[in-house]
Amino acid sequence: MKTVLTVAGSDCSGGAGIQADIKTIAAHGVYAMSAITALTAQNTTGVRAVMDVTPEFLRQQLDCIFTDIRPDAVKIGMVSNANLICVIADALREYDAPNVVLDPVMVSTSGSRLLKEDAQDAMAKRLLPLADLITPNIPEAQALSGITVNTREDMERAGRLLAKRYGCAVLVKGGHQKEEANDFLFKDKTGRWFYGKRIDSKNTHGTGCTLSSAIACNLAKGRGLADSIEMAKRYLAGALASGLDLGQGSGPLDHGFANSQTEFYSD
Ligand SMILES: Nc1ncnc2c1ncn2[C@@H]1O[C@H](COP(=O)(O)OP(=O)(O)OP(=O)(O)O)[C@@H](O)[C@H]1O
Ligand SMILES: Cc1ncc(COP(=O)(O)O)c(N)n1
Repeated sequence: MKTVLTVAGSDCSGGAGIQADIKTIAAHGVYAMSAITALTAQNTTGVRAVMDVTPEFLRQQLDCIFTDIRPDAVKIGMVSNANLICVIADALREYDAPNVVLDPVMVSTSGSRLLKEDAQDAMAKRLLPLADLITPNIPEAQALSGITVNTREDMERAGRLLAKRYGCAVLVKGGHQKEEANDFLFKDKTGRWFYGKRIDSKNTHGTGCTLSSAIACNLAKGRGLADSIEMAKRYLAGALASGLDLGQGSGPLDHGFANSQTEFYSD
């Protein structure tokens, strides 16, 4: 069985972060492991509190994982402070982690900052250069590149600039566009668009977490990057289109929409 590690924050309401990642990884038939960077008290309406783990405790989690069950891919999500970022960077290097997919989570859908302002620099300097793929949304691409991103051409320019600056592949996600859900990949000096039909739903909590975890699963299975993104976008569209409607705000996706072996359980 292939294995994927998610290094991210816990979302107690289950829609984003570690919980979304583990549901996604399990739905892909891959063994999920987690190193938790922070506990958040949040739900579909917003984030109430964040409690970071200590750097020492994060390091212990990473050591336990890498010295025992080696991950075939690593997904990194919310990491809110510079000390934790440095711990992850050191461990990725020391253990020569494969297939690192980094979602540079900065602000939640509900508008709360999940990355401290002074930690953005540490993320850019220490973590981004270690990633194989980074998956910024439009505001994150703008913050990291310094380019104002409105149009498709802006997404292409930001992707190209970030790929050159950090030496990794870059997927600029277009979920924040009004009419489309198209994402732009720039890798090895070549750009490519992944087109997605926009699904009309307010329940988009955790789309970024889900997409990056699904990509990590596909890479862990040995698929190429473009294939991995294509399949992950299809999985995300299915989880969004299934129409789950929970909570009073921006609700979660149905990560198990494709589970078909119902002989093991019943409603
Ligand atoms: N309404 C939608 N219909 C179809 N695809 C969508 C929709 N919203 C987002 N996506 C897709 O979901 C993925 C995540 O994109 P998005 O830009 O929303 O990331 P994000 O802002 O990091 O997510 P999050 O809401 O978890 O922070 C992308 O592939 C995007 O194209
Ligand atoms: C622990 C954690 N990680 C990531 C997100 C971003 O997801 P979203 O933008 O959908 O709120 C979140 N809200 N919480």
